[in-house]
Amino acid sequence: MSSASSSSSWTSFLKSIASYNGDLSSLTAPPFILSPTSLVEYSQFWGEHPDLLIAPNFIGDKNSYNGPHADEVAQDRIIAVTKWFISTLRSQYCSRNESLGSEKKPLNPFLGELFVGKWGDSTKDQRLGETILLSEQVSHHPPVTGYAIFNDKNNVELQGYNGIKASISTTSINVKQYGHAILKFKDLGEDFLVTLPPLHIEGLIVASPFVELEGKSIIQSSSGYISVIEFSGRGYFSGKKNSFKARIFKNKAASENKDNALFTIHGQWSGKSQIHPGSSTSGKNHSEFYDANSKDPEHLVVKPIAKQNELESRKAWNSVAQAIKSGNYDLIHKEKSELENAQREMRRQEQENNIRWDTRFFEEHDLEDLPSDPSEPSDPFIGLSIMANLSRKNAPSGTANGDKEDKGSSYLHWRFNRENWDNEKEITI
Ligand SMILES: CCC(=O)OC[C@H](C)CC[C@H]1O[C@H]2C[C@H]3[C@@H]4CC=C5C[C@@H](O)CC[C@]5(C)[C@H]4CC[C@]3(C)[C@H]2[C@@H]1C
Repeated sequence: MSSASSSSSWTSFLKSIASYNGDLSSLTAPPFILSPTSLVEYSQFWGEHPDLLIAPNFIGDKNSYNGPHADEVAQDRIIAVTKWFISTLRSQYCSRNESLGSEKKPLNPFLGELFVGKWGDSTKDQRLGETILLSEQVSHHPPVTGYAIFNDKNNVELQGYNGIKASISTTSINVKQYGHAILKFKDLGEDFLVTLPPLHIEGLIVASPFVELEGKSIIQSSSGYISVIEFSGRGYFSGKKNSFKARIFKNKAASENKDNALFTIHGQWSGKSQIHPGSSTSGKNHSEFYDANSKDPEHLVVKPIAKQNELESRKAWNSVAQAIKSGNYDLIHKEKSELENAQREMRRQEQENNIRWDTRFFEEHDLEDLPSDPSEPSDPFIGLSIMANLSRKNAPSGTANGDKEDKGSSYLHWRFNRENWDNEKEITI
């Protein structure tokens, strides 16, 4: 396809987004902007540095908070979790630009679509063991992906879900993320709530879109410590793209005043960052925090398509992905329509027989009510959102209690049911 015709189809695409109706999948993006990868695969970006995901587990032990170094251990752990979180962002938000030349539009997962794999025993660090990913499209309208990443050797589990709501201004697509992640270190008895930042897509006018993060993410530990990460693009803190400033506080109340920061971390989440003690980012007393380009992400090991179940993403989308890679526009349309019509027919039959698709590894929990008996085990999200003064409604991720976005009636959140995986008979890693 010559650049002229692709730019003309891009121009007509830009005109089409002017009449945007709120559902990204309704936009017929020109084929050259289509990705051969389904959105259900994006959960893997949480786990491409398994060493950093598991690292907090090696800081102190389950009795550390009864000992003399409690504060130091709590700080070291939330700094390590902040480093893991920052390390996920390059894969989450830049990997298409790096491999495909620009951000692309992912394939829109069908209900029940699965993506599973593992990060193997790493030779570098025997303590790590194997980490497994289960990702499932738990809703098609609106698109919601549930995911669980767990390492049984170290009793570490990350689970969460992600949905988006997009709006379009004249030159950019603005995206609010819904959902959150809960990171559990079961041997330490410490949990972390991670909220997801809003983002917008820049570069649309020049047909070279890329993601820029904005707003903030919050990491709230059950120890009380909190990490508040503020994002900005060019023209803010340092005028560089992909900038962030993270501040570590003893608790939510202390975080109301930036001068209370115990540590301040700043730089680019897609590049280098530094850590300073206290609240200032000037002065000599700093050290390197993380360099996103210092080591390659560890890619998930996914079994060959021939061994995959028909619900698994790369098998289900294979003919569409091949058509996209070949740039054969008619074939893309034919193959996509075939898959989407088959899905529509399945939904119609379910409707006719009044049956509802059963999600496989995830289920919706209503988290409106506090547990009647405080001693009974409850979802960590309840305690952690209270600590961080965050809404428990299904509002944009990280919405504060009483915020203008803190409305709506649903307190439903997707949760991983580990038993369903333990009893799984067909899907293998
Ligand atoms: C449909 C309009 C269109 O094709 O515009 C062309 C452009 C490619 C922009 C729209 C698409 O941009 C993609 C970027 C995607 C997000 C990237 C990373 C993440 C993090 C992950 O953990 C959860 C999913 C999320 C938020 C992706 C959501 C979908 C995004 C915004 C794609 C847009 C359709």
